[in-house]
Amino acid sequence: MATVVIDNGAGSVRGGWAGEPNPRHTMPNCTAKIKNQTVVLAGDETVDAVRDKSQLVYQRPHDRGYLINWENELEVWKRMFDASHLNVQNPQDHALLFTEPPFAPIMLAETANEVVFEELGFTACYRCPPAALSVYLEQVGANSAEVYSNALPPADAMVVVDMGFSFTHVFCFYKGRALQHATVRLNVGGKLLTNYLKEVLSYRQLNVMDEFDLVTQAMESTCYVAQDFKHDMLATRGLASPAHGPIVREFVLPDYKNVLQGYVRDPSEFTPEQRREHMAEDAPQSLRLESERFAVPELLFKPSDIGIKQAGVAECIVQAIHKCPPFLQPVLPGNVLLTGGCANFPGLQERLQEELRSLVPWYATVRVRTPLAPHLHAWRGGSHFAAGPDFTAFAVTREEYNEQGHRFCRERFSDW
Ligand SMILES: Nc1ncnc2c1ncn2[C@@H]1O[C@H](COP(=O)(O)OP(=O)(O)OP(=O)(O)O)[C@@H](O)[C@H]1O
Repeated sequence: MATVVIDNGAGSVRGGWAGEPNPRHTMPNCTAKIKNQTVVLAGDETVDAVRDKSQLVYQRPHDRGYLINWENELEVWKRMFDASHLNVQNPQDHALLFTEPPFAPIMLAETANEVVFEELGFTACYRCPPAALSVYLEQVGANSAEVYSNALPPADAMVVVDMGFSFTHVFCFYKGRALQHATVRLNVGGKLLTNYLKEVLSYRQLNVMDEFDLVTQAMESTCYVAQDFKHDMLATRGLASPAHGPIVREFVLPDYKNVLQGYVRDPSEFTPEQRREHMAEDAPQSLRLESERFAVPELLFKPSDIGIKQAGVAECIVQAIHKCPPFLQPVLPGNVLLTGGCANFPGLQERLQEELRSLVPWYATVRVRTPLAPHLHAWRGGSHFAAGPDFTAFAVTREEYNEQGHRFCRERFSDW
């Protein structure tokens, strides 16, 4: 019986089969309606249906990180399970592993059980937060060159920082199990960062408030984490020499006639001819990104910059470590793993390493690591987990659910 593995993120869904190295399909976890039309598009249909994304009105199944709209989610899953994707014709013939945010309210968890066992009818199911699957991947020795550029032997104590779409969570694990009371949540994720960039750009340059996808693309392709925020700020004003070449970047906006996709260019590398084209009246519109490039990801370190009364990610890691038993506290900073899409920001790992170093005792080793594809780490862990005997031991079967109900599921699924 093949097991379907779904990393059901608030931003995107990754789906595939247990035992495979990578998810087969990744699609936005949303539905959308084209303005003034009634057709509902789901998942990857929203990517290709119209060129101009500002014509779409999106609806997401997740709100503040939690899955609250199953009707909407099923539209996306239906797409993922259809013949052109995973081709899950009859869920009764399969087991399901999927991810959910940690500490979901009981009502939401019970709805998820009903949908999976009663509505879809999967034979067995297990669900847990993505970080637990990332740790599984570490424990089974996924330190292969495919996953890391700097492989290390698996360690017993580990901190996982999952930087996703809705939030950043810090988890502490010991021997593969989460110390759940030591979980810390930071209300900053990719969605907030994109929204912040959207506001800054709309205030300073061009109204892009309806262009979430374009601004996300601009953020992913230009933003980085500054190693020294003040220095980079001075460099944008020409008062210091930039550490890594010119800071200014231009994100050329699509006009859907000549330019179909937004792209980045470095104005300092313009040839005279390109400069002339750039000044021409009919040149495509572009967004100029300077301090925004590093001020946006800086919110992960200083959420108070926009009034979020929370500590930055480095302090959150220290807070989580302080909630662990004393014998683990000196070793946890030596094994910090960054996962989730926002862990792709260049410079993040180095900056976090520096900040953590200054926050933990001198005798503690500090080592922060990022897999080569941090956004795929959880799915890959899930694929390993679902293909092995551990899945059978942890999963709840449909019979067990029918006989013992939600309480049984709660006991099993809270053990990660
Ligand atoms: N190369 C990149 N640089 C910076 N940010 C990125 C990059 N790639 C993806 N992201 C951001 O990561 C976020 C999505 O991360 P991820 O896919 O881990 O979240 P998710 O699984 O959909 O949601 P969650 O884990 O919160 O439920 C998005 O906001 C996206 O903009």
